Amino acid sequence: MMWEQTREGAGTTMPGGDQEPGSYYVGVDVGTGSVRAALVDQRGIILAFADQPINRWEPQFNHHEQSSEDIWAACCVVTKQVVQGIDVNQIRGLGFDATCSLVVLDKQFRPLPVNHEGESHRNIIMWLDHRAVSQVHRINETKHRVLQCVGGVMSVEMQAPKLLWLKENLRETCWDKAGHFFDLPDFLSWKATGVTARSLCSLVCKWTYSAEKGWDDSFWKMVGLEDFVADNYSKIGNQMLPPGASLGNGLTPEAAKDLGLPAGIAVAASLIDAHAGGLGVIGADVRGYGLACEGQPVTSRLAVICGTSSCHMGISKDPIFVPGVWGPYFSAMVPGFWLNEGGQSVTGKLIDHMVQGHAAFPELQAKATARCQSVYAYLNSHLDLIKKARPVGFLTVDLHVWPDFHGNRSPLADLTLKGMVTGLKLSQDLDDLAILYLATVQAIAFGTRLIVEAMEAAGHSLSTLFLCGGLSKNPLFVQTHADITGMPVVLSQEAESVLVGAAVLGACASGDFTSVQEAMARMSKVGKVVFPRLEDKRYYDKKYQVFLKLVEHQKEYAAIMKGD
Ligand SMILES: Nc1ncnc2c1ncn2[C@@H]1O[C@H](COP(=O)(O)OP(=O)(O)O)[C@@H](O)[C@H]1O
Ligand SMILES: O=C(CO)[C@H](O)[C@H](O)COP(=O)(O)O
Repeated sequence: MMWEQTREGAGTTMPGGDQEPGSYYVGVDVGTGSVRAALVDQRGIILAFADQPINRWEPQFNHHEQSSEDIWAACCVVTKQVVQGIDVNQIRGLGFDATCSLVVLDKQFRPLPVNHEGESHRNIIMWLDHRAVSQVHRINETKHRVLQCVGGVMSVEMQAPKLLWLKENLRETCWDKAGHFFDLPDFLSWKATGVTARSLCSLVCKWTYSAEKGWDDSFWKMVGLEDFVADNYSKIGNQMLPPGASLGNGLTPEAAKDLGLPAGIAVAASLIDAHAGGLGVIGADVRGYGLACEGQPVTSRLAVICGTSSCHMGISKDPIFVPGVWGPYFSAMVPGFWLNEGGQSVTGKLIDHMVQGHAAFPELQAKATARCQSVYAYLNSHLDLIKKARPVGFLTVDLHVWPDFHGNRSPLADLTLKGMVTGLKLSQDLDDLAILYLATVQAIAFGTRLIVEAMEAAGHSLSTLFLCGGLSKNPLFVQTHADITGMPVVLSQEAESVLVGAAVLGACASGDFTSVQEAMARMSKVGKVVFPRLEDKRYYDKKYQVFLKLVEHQKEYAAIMKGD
């Protein structure tokens, strides 16, 4: 855990200080790899931060599982850490966000196994799990109207195919015994309050619920999940609340003891992690930074949340249908606005995969450790050493990567796509590793450019990227996104701005702010702006042409192999 220094002119109480008491909020963010918590004040300043890794199991290729009990235990550890040393009565609200993973509990709220091994502690099918390929094909073949709101094609990462997989594969050990299917963010708010109401965010974005029309019975009947209709959706949610709404009577005494917080404090209806990141960044006051979006509506801002995956969150006043991009979802992130969510299923995970799988990785690790640096900081400085007189990006003139090692989420919405690398040589030294890493970072940024172009072609008008998540701490990743999209990138004052988004929820639930918009505007702040290097545009435009050719060729190869 780290405590931040008191900032000049802050004027409110710092933990353990003896100034005038302030109001604090606790945000808890459950990512793919770890659980984080922060103690946040009314200006959105993070006063304390803690994190803890979480267990993951991959019992078979494309099966990814977690444990809801493990995750709750980790939430308790990090929350207790961030509130140490303050008067907990100053904490006014608690907000959770989490990955959109599927939690399964029985009728007595005990974990049920989502695996053939019958391991009941592994009761979460993670968002990146691709076990339900056959189920999602059948769902997409129905061409049901609800698919219009997920870009025309449902993703294997959404909940309906996973539920169908459980029904078809684990009927006795899981499906028949199940009493509650939760999205992970809703599981956490239930655990904290005992309230089973779901957040509109999770149900609208991952479960086909419509904020305006409710559940569509015909969809569930058509795909073979009519069971939910018959029991009035009690297992998947028949009471919904907007994100940030206060749940029940707040924190239960039992959860309060677990978390080290006072019973009864306000707990907010949750958000999916990417959406919390969006709230944490897009409402910032941008005056004085020379940004085009200063004079434009908030709809010109695209929040990009870059962790294990990347999510591209764009809002609009009217619904916009973007082929291959999820949404439009009403009020699923910012109340009153429609949301489109583009995404790349693996980004941080892809960079880790490329770097860790290279023959020179042990050498890299040893050298980075000797310098007390992360491997990424070491690679970035190594690239600077070998670039000579040219810009770093030009090192990949003959090395190109297509990044869909886990299928394409947006805008091609094709889970069968695979990764590609062209330009390999026999050498396997640190220079090669660094250049492959660079080409991977560039490929991810080209993927963002493709998503931005699809959103703009459908009616969005975007001028500025707002990046957050673990990858936004990598200066090479940030500059490359600016250079390749041609847009400035805004980074928040708080590097952990997803947690500021979670705290915005807690602040709303406490009643200290009248709306999510007001809390966002007060609590999200610009830290740094990175402008594109326009002189490199021609080079990146050429590489983008190659990027587009890669996928075209991949489809041609697949067609050749399918032919007689
Ligand atoms: N300081 C850093 N520099 C470079 N990359 C980083 C840094 N911190 C985290 N990352 C990358 O970000 C990814 C994880 O981001 P994070 O937001 O923590 O993920 P998640 O929310 O999915 O758990 C990892 O792939 C990691 O390599
Ligand atoms: O689908 C998503 C959001 O809608 C995210 O990709 C998923 O929740 C995982 O997030 P992260 O990569 O930050 O762990």
